[in-house]
Formats: sequence, C-alpha cells, structure tokens
Amino acid sequence: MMHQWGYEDHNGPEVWHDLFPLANGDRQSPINIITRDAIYDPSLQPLQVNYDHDSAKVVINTGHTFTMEFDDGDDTSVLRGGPFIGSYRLRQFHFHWGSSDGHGSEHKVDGMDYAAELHIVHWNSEKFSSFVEAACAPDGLAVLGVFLKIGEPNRYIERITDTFGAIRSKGKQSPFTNFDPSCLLPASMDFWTYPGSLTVPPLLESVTWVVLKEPISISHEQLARFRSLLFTKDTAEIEACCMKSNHRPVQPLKNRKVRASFL
Ligand SMILES: NS(=O)(=O)/N=C1/NCCS1
Ligand SMILES: [Zn+2]
Repeated sequence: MMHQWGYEDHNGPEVWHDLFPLANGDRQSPINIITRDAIYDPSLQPLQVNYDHDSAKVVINTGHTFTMEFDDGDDTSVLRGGPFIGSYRLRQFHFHWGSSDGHGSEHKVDGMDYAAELHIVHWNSEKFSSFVEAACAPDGLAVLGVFLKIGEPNRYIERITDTFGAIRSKGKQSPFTNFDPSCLLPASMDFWTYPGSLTVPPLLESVTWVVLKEPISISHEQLARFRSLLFTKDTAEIEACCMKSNHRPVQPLKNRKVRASFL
C-alpha cells in the first residue's frame, strides 16, 4: 500500500485507486480530446478573464509541482463567461510536464501530447464560501488548461523559473507578487469544455475543464529547469528525487461529451 501518493511506480497514477477510489470514477481527468467528436456549441460565451496582478502572493514547491498562489479573499481576480454561470475566483496556477520534451501534457488532442500543460485554478465564489467547500461540488471548480509547446523562450515563464533557486525542495516557498497570469494565455481564446475532475488525488469530480486550443511557447532550457526542482525535502540523492515528470495519463471519457467554442 502506498504511503504518500506521487508519480513513481510504487505511488503513481496506476495505484492511486488504492487510496482514492474516485480514480475509477465516471468523470475523471485528463482526457484525450478527439476533435472530430467535439460538438460546436454556439451558446458558449467568450471567456472573460479579469485578473489583478496585485492578487499574486507566493510560489510554493508542493512536492508534486510548483504552485503560484493568489489572494482569493474577494472577487478581484475572476474568470467568467465560457460555459460558466456566474464568476469563478482565481486561486492558483501550476504546471504538469514529462521526463522529456516529447510528452508531459495531461490532456491530449487527437492523441497528441504537448510538452507541458498549465492549469489556472478557480472556484465558484457565487455558490460557495471557500475553495475547500467548492472542491466538493460538481460545479465548484473551473480549471483553464493551456498547452505548452517547445519553441522560443517565454519571458513570463522566465519570471517563474527565476524563483526556483528559493523553492528547490518540497515545502519551500518564496514571495511571488505583481504577476497577472493572463500573460500566460495565447492569442486565441478558442476552447473545448467538458465535466471532469482534479488530475491529482483526491481526484474530486468537481472541475469544469476549459482547455484552450492554441498552445503557448516554452524553451527547452526553461522546461529543463522545471525538472531540476525536487519532489523531496532534502537534497540527498538529488538524481533520485528530481521532479522529472508529474502528469496523469488520459482517462476514459465514459458518458461525456466535449463541447467546442469554435467551428
Ligand atoms: N491538476 S489539477 O488542476 O486538477 N489540480 C488541482 N489541485 C488543486 C485544485 S486543482
Ligand atoms: Zn493540474
């Protein structure tokens, strides 16, 4: 039996169901988005992203990824529109990646992997009074997924990787202020949307996913720095505990439809 979930053989996605039975649930994420099966829905509104750079607070090495956390005490930074009724308050963003540039995203598009994937996490502040309460409700969370493709260095990701010296091992944190995550969004806001889950334990089925069609760029060198972070608290046996890969494989679509905001 695993002690602490992770991404290795003894505690990774293939055995998460031992401690987290939702792993075999009916609305698990990520999924492979089969574009020809996506249904264009003209009732989907344009996404409205309104973030305030002053909401940014801290960057944390969680031992599974690194997370940029925001002040979610009021509706200063919110996501609206798309498939959503009401506004969803910005909570945090984080990334998933693989052991090499050829894979690492969580969602796939027609079976294709991207090098990494950004998740911008929001909670339904009109219906619920906290993230924790919202995370237990089927319409509680909204996660904006953005694919990352190897290419030119991304000047905004550079601001993030510049913090890594201070957060190398699990539990370390460092101030991360004056950052508006809309700088990490592509030019096009065309998206796919479907009902899903957290892609990490406890795998709660409370996420409305909005996955953007257009990727943003990250350089090979920038992505290599992601892998230099550590899954563990100490720096002993560095090779053994580098954050090489932290993406969950795609899950069965089961009885779900994916909608597209574009033709
Ligand atoms: N990968 S993910 O976006 O499903 N993970 C999360 N952790 C806390 C809220 S969302
Ligand atoms: Zn994620």
